[in-house]
Amino acid sequence: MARKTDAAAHRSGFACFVGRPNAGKSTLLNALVGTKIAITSDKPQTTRRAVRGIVTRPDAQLVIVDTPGMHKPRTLLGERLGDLVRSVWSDVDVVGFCVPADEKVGPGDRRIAAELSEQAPKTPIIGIITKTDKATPQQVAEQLLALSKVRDFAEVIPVSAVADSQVDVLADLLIDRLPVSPRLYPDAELTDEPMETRIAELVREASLDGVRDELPHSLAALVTEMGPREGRTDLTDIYVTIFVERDSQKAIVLGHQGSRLSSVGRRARLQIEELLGTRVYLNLHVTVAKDWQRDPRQLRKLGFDL
Ligand SMILES: Nc1nc2c(ncn2[C@@H]2O[C@H](COP(=O)(O)OP(=O)(O)OP(=O)(O)O)[C@@H](O)[C@H]2O)c(=O)[nH]1
Repeated sequence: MARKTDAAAHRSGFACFVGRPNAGKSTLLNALVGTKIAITSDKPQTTRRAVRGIVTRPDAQLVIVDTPGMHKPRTLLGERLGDLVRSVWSDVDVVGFCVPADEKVGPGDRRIAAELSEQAPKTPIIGIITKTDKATPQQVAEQLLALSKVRDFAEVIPVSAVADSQVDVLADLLIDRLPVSPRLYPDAELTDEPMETRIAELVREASLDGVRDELPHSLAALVTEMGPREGRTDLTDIYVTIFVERDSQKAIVLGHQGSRLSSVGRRARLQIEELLGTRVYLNLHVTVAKDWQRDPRQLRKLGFDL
């Protein structure tokens, strides 16, 4: 109640979204921030980093930490991501618990809820039904009921990031839970992710499109070199290495005579040009790093020293 009486105060703080892989967390973050920060895809476990999006309004600054989807760890990477997610939970002011409107609430959701209660017993949790554009109002109502049986929530809200429905209301609910505080970041900042990381993520996103089975999890991308072309301010040269775990995967990523890689490069380049505001020469190189997901040295090299 204190937050209502103190309406004039500026609030700043941290929020994160939890939920099964593919629940729509990254898309929701992008909708809230209003720009593309976390990459999204229809493959589960796309998110591997705690990317932050920053919503700055006259009355508040909401910093959203995007966490990987929770799943049973099968590799060293999986285990480290699990640890990362849990350390984020105890650090934020409010958690959004996401469940898609078009998938049954199940044991996976209950497991996350139980872990949340254990790791962050005092953090307020907002229940979020995502992707409401994919369900009927009746289904959404049933889903709200099913979700409220999973645990106690501070609030429960249905949203659609794609249809831009209730995203602003969700922002208000999250901001209501932040402490009174001045801004934590300068106004214009939308994320504190380094540019190289965002560029590598755009390349990884483009190369995920259309690949199947275990390949999405075997793909990683790293910017090895980046800078303005000599004597030019309107052209940036960027070299990115795409890592796969096996020769057979390299062949898939390259495609017939490199055709698939060229089209990945074209799509990624357009997005990178938009991000940097310059023209871009993008050089993609595919290399095999055997079983990198299980190798601590390789994980460190790829930036997963969590
Ligand atoms: N129709 C519809 N689709 C959505 C909505 N939000 C997300 N999606 C789709 O659901 C899929 C998964 O979305 P993500 O945002 O990547 O999900 P995530 O929870 O971040 O997934 P992980 O990174 O695997 O944890 C993508 O294909 C999105 O386009 C929505 O509001 N409506």
